[in-house]
Amino acid sequence: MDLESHKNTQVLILDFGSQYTHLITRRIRKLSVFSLCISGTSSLEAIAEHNSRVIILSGGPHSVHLDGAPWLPRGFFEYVEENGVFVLGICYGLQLIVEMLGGEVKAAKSSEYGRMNIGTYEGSVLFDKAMEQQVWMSHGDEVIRLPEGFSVIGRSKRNSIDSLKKNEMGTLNQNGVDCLHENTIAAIENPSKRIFGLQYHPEVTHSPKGMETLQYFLFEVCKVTADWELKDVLIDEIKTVNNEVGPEDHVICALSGGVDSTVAATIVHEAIGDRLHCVFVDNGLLRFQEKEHVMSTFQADLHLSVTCVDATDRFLSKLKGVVEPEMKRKIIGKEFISIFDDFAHELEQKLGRKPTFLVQGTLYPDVIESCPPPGSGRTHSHTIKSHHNVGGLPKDMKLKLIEPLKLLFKDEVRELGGILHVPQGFLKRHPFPGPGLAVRVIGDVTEGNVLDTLRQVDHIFVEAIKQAGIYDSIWQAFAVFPNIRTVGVQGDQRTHSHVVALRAITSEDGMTADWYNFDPKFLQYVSSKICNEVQGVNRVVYDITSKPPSTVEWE
Ligand SMILES: Nc1ncnc2c1ncn2[C@@H]1O[C@H](COP(=O)(O)OP(=O)(O)OP(=O)(O)O)[C@@H](O)[C@H]1O
Ligand SMILES: O=c1[nH]c(=O)c2[nH+]cn([C@@H]3O[C@H](COP(=O)(O)O)[C@@H](O)[C@H]3O)c2[nH]1
Ligand SMILES: NC(=O)CC[C@H](N)C(=O)O
Ligand SMILES: [Mg+2]
Repeated sequence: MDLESHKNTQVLILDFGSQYTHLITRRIRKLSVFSLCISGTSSLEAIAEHNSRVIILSGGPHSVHLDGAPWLPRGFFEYVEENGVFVLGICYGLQLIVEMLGGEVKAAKSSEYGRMNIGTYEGSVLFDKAMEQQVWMSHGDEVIRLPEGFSVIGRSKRNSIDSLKKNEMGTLNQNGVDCLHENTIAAIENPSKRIFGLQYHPEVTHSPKGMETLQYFLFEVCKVTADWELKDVLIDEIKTVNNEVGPEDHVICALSGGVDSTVAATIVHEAIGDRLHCVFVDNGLLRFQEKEHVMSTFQADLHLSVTCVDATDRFLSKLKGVVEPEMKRKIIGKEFISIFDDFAHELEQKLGRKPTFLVQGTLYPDVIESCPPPGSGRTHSHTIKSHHNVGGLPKDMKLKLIEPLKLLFKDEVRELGGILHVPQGFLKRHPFPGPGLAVRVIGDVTEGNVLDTLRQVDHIFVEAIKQAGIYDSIWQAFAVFPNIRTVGVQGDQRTHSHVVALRAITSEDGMTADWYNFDPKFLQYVSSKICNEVQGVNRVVYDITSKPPSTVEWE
């Protein structure tokens, strides 16, 4: 499906740069309601084009009362009123509603970050009953005066929840004055205008009742219908590819052996059959025996035509002496495209017609975390790193992109692969980044035999995980070469050798992650196997950082 021009976006999310915006989209799609996210400062026409029943305003890093804060387009509130659209502001979104409609927001005396308790009021439309619940907060500003027509329907509990007595709430509801100032406004509503606001983040799992609230809001308050299924993507996407690609056109697919490109290739193959030509690139940055393994499983399990291009020298010569992570990523992205152009040229000699399209297995998180392309809706957040297939692409690229999974998350892609009968061996594979070991060796990847050392360590670690039967409970596991020497003692001799790091994470979509809690005996076994078998390594460390604050890959 061309998700971006999908006209049945029941829930449109306007993004103001929160790190959690993608989660709102995911949560709502999980409820079988199609949702899409566009920039918070989109024009009114761009917003209206989606004809959505509900618009959610995300959180964001800005302060609504300071200059330069992103604002909704002029006429937004008139548009929603005239069209009967429901609006829910989350955090910055709530503050924006208040500020734009004549209320007041200011920097709070004390911020609320992390777990908080709130009390919700009886008789509100958004919360059907009064209760105390735990929520996740992340704000430094607070609402001190409500716009006309709004009432407070929940407050955070800084002191004792007993101070939130029902009769005191009643007074607040009517005049909107903050007489219980130690208890920040946590939720507001103006049901006759269909506008609601939550100061906390219902989309994160640390707000245990958040999903329930979103569900109640969508189905009971907004009367949205659950009419979206993942398999719709498949049908629409096949249609889109058929419309875009002419009946004589040939298409190249960059196939890595990973989940995303395998599913993307399978979708395009359904649409255009043998006019799809897959290319697998050995960039010299692959894992132990990866080329052999991937090529043999392609042949055995997938009925696709795949050509393997050995481009080790091309990549490694360009990476010589390069240590800056973003530079590595850009060089690799550019080289991939140059190889695809060459492959298109070779096919032209063979077929008498040049392929004009390139299929990539790009996912929504790749887009979110790379340079935000226009229209992606990520105009207010920071670039974390350039994924080789998005931010790392050269500007003068000749091939046109087909990215059927561009707005999907990994678990959605795995589910889609299941519908397409892609073998489980492909679907369960841990993700492996296109820039490969280059983002796992800190510093110059061409120095000495760092790549080989890393391959051996990684192989020992991942094989041990498979043998222990825990591969499927881990989202991704790999080794890193930090390029640091430490002193050791091996066979009574002093050594000054390398330290290697192991990383294993659990995650839903790679956007946030936690480190995997191995049995210490497992770590002990892997550590001694690595030091005994891999020359030049005398120390093994385990990375115990979540994302955030770290990212999954070290570069
Ligand atoms: N070695 C490779 N040869 C050809 N294309 C590649 C290679 N590595 C990556 N790509 C392209 O870059 C895209 C993004 O890579 P990415 O690693 O995110 O996805 P994937 O490899 O398909 O799946 P996974 O995330 O499970 O590894 C791939 O979908 C594929 O189109
Ligand atoms: O194809 C890719 N090209 C890239 O440039 C790239 N960078 C990171 N990753 C993978 O994305 C997920 C999140 O990783 P980070 O937290 O390091 O951004 C993890 O699964 C990473 O392995 C990439 N995949
Ligand atoms: N998470 C948010 O949306 C924060 C909103 C605003 N920046 C604040 O600190 O209050
Ligand atoms: Mg990959």
